[in-house]
Amino acid sequence: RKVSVPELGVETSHTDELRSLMSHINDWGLDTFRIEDLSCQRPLTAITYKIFQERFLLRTYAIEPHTLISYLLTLEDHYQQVPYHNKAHGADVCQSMHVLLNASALDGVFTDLEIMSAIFASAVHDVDHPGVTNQFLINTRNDLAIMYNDESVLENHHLAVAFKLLQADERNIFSNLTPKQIKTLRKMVIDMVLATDMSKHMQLLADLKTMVESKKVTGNNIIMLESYDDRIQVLQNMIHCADLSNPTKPLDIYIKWTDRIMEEFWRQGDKERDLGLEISPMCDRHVASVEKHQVGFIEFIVHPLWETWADLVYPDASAILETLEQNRDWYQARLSSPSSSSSTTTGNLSNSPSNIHISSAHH
Ligand SMILES: COc1ccc(C2=NN(C(C)C)C(=O)[C@@H]3CC=CC[C@H]23)cc1C#CC(=O)NCc1ccccc1
Ligand SMILES: [Mg+2]
Ligand SMILES: [Zn+2]
Repeated sequence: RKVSVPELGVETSHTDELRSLMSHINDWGLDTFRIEDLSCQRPLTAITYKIFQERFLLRTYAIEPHTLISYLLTLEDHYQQVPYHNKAHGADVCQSMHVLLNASALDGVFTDLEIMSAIFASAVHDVDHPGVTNQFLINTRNDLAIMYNDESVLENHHLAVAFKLLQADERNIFSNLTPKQIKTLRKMVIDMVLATDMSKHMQLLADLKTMVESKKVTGNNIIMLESYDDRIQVLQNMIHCADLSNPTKPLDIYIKWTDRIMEEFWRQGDKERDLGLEISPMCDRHVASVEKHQVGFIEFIVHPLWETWADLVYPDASAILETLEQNRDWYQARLSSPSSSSSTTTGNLSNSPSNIHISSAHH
């Protein structure tokens, strides 16, 4: 039974504009916010559908277009309306992962199944995120923390929701995979999404550094990955890089992501204040320490990871690392220049970060 689907996977009156934006699906810095608007609030469906087509995954795995659309629309509807960890973030990490997979140092390294697993894992990696941290769920004895015994609570939940949605026949995009392929895909998706738990960051980075030191490449500088452990380690670091890619994007896009995560952190802080709990770091909206934290986030977490990734795939991620360092310098400059100190110390400025950024726009 032929079921027709819209050309771009979503119903929109901005078809021409959306089509032309989608032609940049392979570019770093694609404006996910514009795609959110042009796709009529369906960025995750539009972006993931385009990537599956771009990589011929529907043909390779005999996936019906309407089944893929049905899964993606339902997945997208299960992302919560929270400031940061919403469907736009899922779409952004998915598209970032797609670009990272195109590194020439990884040319021909991963199989179609591994690539589909990576794209799928990225699209689902934060589904049904409640906009609070694992620690908050543990501290408030949330049902999710009880369910997952305080271990990677959110990440386990994202995985369970993603796979549950596959159980309906009209959404089962993997119905034509062999049992062995499904087993392999499921294991890789679980390993990748669990790796997005920030509590695994230091171990992931340490292992990546070890791999870079002992990097083996072919004649034309293609990385050689023999074991499953090596292959999944690279994919885990890749989804982790995609999840921490906001500071490596064009500054105007990066600032929008920062505004969103801050609002999400501050709403958690509001809940902690109301519950009489200690307010978590970065979560107190009455403490305007944006720049200091943002530089700390880049200095101690994002830059060390991206510097190591850029080593692994040298020279493919050099331009990305360059943008990250420019953005870090921009934030650093705001820390020292007199105008920013006035905006962060005077209480009268409302703490919304956009005000702070506007003041910098005068420079
Ligand atoms: C785009 O900015 C970000 C984007 C994401 C995150 C994440 N943080 N964490 C951990 C490190 C706390 C997560 O576990 C999240 C879940 C998984 C991956 C990373 C996520 C932090 C920032 C930031 C900042 C940052 O310091 N702004 C300055 C700031 C100042 C005051 C108030 C809030 C923020
Ligand atoms: Mg997450
Ligand atoms: Zn995420």
